Amino acid sequence: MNEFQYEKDRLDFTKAYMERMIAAQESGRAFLKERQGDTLENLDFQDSSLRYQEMLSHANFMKMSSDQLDNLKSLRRKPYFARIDFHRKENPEKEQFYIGKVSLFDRETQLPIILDWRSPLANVYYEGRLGEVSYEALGERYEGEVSLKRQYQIEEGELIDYRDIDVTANDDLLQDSLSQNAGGRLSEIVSTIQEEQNRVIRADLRKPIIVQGAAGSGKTTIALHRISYFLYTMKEIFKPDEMLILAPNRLFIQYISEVLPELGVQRARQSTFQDYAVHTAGIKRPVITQHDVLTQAVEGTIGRDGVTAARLKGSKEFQTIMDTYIQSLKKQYTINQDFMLSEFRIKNARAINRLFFEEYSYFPYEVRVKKIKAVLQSELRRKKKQILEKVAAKYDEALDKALYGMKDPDKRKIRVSYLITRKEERLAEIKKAARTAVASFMKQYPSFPIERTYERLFEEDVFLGVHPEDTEEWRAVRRCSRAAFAEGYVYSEDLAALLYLYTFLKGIHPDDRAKKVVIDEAQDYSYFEIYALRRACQTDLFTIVGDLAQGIYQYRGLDNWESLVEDIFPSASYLTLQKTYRTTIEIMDLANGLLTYLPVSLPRAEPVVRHGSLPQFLPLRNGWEERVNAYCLGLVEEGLSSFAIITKTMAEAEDVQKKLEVYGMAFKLLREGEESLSERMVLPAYMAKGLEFDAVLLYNDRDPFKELELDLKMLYVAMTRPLHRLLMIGEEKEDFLLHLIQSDLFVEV
Ligand SMILES: Nc1ncnc2c1ncn2[C@@H]1O[C@H](COP(=O)(O)OP(=O)(O)OP(=O)(O)O)[C@@H](O)[C@H]1O
Repeated sequence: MNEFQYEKDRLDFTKAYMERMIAAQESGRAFLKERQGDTLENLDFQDSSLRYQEMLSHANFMKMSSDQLDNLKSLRRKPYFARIDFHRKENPEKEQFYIGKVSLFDRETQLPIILDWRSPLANVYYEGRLGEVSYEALGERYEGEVSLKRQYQIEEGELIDYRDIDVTANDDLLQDSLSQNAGGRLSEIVSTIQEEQNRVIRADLRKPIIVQGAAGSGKTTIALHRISYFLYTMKEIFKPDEMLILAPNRLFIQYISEVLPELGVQRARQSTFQDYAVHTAGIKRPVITQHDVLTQAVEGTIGRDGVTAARLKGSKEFQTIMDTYIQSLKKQYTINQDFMLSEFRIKNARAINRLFFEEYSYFPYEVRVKKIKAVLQSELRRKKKQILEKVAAKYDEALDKALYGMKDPDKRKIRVSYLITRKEERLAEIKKAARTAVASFMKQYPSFPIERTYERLFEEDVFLGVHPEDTEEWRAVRRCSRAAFAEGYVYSEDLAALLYLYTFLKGIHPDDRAKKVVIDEAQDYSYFEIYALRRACQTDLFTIVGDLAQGIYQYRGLDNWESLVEDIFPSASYLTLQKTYRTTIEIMDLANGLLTYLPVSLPRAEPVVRHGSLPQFLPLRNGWEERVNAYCLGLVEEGLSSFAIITKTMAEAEDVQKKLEVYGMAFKLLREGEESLSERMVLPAYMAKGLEFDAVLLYNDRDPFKELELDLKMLYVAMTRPLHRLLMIGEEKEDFLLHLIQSDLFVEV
């Protein structure tokens, strides 16, 4: 039998097996549904818990089978994408393994019909060349030889072609996948994961990792695949909703949302840092976003104080100031009075302080206070009885003395009646005092509402109390912060400190404490934001991906990764992704031209071999709208569908959107907070971060990009968004800094 027929038969067998499984599952589900109906009908309100449990376990079973069923159904059109032939050392024969998105086992033999891409053995496919290999599974090392690696082109369940490969790089499958259109959403890439990417996905899961990757190197994609791999490998320990993905904005969350179910991680939580901090720390005041500050920085309308405040509030120095401030708050929890019930001591102040400062030192302050309250309540309960008995005994003794010791009957009567009344009064007094003793004692403890407490730090006396060296910079921070607080706002740069304060004072609710955190576009985070997140979540399991060349919040973001490794994640692995997959060689060469002018020295991104047309420059002259229209129509004819007009500022975006609308071209203007993507958008560069489009039209008509760090980075971000085409529309070529770039890397049209 020829090889193609063999593979075709294998695919037919797999499909037939899957259909049988699906049918079995479906009839199983129908049967279960019926049974559950039965159970529900027969379930009366006071029925035995056994029945109830039976119903619950049916529901669980149904849920599992529905997940399995969905997986199976989604595999129908492409059950697997690759095969390896592996000869394990101790086995007499070599085996064939077909690798797909999820595994499928033969029910009788338990042998894999399809091997999950995340399984240890599948790593052999991504990692090595043909020949001797080894892999680890469940702590054991296996050795053997890979004699074949085969990729399949399967469309709608039909085998079109297959190809044997050695290294996974530059393979046809990758080329095919890259030449496809964006469609405006991120997609899964399990069949074409490259070696350097695979290393990131499978890097030690028990350690944090920091990845510096060029624009389009797959950082976002790879970070999500790593979560999928993490959940697969650690499914016994971690649940999807314990994962937290932090994205730069809500639009971006929308952009990645479609790929999550494909990777089986749809239940991972997704948020922006701002939303997470506001929700977790219960911040009520409106937030002046980092976009607002950036817009002011881009438009040059921000005062110097604003930039200084944004920078310093993200610094390690500010974290130290917050630490000292928090320590000073802690001191206010020292108690000077003993806990008394009437004149009886229940617990002395020293013992209570020891609980707070020593035994409960691992807990947030307010949690410690609650725990102390519980201790006092229980001690009071215990001792109250003894005290009442003691008081009663004292009066009883006095009564005895009066009854048997006093001779004068009148005096005795007065004395006895006095003692009886007094005894009752005293007991009643003590009982009454016991009811409020704990509550009134606890009033000694201070209460620190988060926002107000933070605000107090910026009052001169308080600030100088924790940071005596007063400089003009810190005075600027205080001025700027007080001005915002006076108007009822906080800056997004305050959120790290607020979250930090909340962590120490109140403690993060377990539901908000993610066990694994993925930070995308991490270069835009400040040192303190990442530090505060690490403290809030109390985990080291961070996957941090970013590109310093795209750090457009450079006045407050990170300008190196070393500080994170040194101070926050000492056990982190640092990895880089150099190859870029998104765009063509021609576009990447142009964008790379800008990197030379950046103050950070970063390696140039290496585009994988995919050519396209040269980036074009269109002068902004009469009739440009018509030419843009013709350009877009041309792209549509070529089959491209997602276009973005990227500007420097929001004002410019609004303007060009109107101009084109008048001309009859509909582009949707993307505003801050916008959540829905569309095929044709106008947006400023800072909002385009992380996104990609088939074609990008860079537009500039008022404020040219200058040879400044911020402008260079924004331009770099904008130029690296397209998959296929880049057109720059402006008054002069210089407006896009093209005079800095080799002239044969673009054409004027
Ligand atoms: N191995 C791969 N196979 C196929 N496509 C890939 C591969 N790696 C990355 N891509 C594609 O390259 C594009 C860029 O990926 P992604 O957006 O994850 O990169 P990024 O590094 O986060 O980019 P940026 O920093 O510019 O936002 C996506 O379209 C992604 O599907």
